[in-house]
Amino acid sequence: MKGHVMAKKKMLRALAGETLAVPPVWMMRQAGRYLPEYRATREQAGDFLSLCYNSDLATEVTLQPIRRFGFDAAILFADILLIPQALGAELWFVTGEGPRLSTITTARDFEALKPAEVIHETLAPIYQTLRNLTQELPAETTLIGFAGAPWTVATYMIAGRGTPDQAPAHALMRENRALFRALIERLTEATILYLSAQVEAGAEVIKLFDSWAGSLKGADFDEFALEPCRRITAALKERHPGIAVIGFPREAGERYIGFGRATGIDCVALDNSVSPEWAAEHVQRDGCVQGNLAPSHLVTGGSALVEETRRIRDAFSGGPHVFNLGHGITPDADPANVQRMIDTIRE
Ligand SMILES: Cc1c2[nH]c(c1CCC(=O)O)Cc1[nH]c(c(CCC(=O)O)c1C)Cc1[nH]c(c(CCC(=O)O)c1C)Cc1[nH]c(c(C)c1CCC(=O)O)C2
Repeated sequence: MKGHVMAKKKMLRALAGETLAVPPVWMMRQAGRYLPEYRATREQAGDFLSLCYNSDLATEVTLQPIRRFGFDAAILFADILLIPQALGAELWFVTGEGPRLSTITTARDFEALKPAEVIHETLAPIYQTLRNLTQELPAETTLIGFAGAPWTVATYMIAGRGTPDQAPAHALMRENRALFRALIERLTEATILYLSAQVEAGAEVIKLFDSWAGSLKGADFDEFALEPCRRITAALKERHPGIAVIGFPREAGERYIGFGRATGIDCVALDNSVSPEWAAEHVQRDGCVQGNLAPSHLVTGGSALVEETRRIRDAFSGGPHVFNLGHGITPDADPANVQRMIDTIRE
């Protein structure tokens, strides 16, 4: 496009606050097991972590859903648990069950962690994946980098695995608040360094996944979900003026209200437990929102998929909106339903 003024990408326009006739669309976990081409590349890589650290194959799986569906944004293929690994925690994935980590429950466990500054040694291949993608993505596709928010990552580090109610993390927060705070602080520092390096490698938007924010209430939500998001956003914007940040305090419920203003993020991502009409009135009034189709519609399809897609598109049509799911697409989703969702958004 040399010699021409390139029109700003659709995703970046929405994040800058523009109301578009057709919203940009992408999906959480869009590179994943519901796609046969992902399963083939994953097989080639061996296991999931090997795929994350193989820049060529991670680039390939990031591109697969873009080729197939023409999404407006590509999200880096990696995982939120690479940060604990880069800090020295052991990490492995048990097939059919999910992640396992060495646990952090005592001051000794915490002191064995590495300082935030050394994470780049482990995470260099992730930055290479982003550099590859800047060369290979279509000109109109926005490149998203990401990290887990400190609270969500801490819940896995403390329990050593995913937990339905994050009880071990809540217990440590009550029983040894100083240790818990130190862990959140280390993760906040590491996340700033990690995301900053992602922007330098070519990420145009950053998303912070706080998947378990909904289990924090009252002052704990302020201290451990809102404040880390605010600090990370401020640090990124200071280092990289103009970088857009999407926050996802999943299942925050009424705490979605004002979250964008309080943290300085550019877009609040919504899960599907809130209605789009409610969110349009209470959250989108402050700026861009992303969401929030229930992933189950991509399994069941039919007229309900089309009706819900239209409902969400129409509810958010009065302001800036990025169409997405309320959570990651599941392995049993039908790719034909993804195409139907996109056709409905763009009809
Ligand atoms: C909690 C969490 C994790 N990872 C992530 C979160 C936060 C968002 C959420 O709540 O889903 C985020 C994540 N995980 C992955 C991405 C890549 C980008 C994307 O496509 O959105 C992102 C942004 C790839 C992945 N991360 C994982 C897969 C499946 C790996 C495989 O191929 O077997 C993918 C594509 C594995 C993973 N990684 C994690 C779990 C719990 C699991 C196992 C669950 C499962 O098997 O689906 C930790």
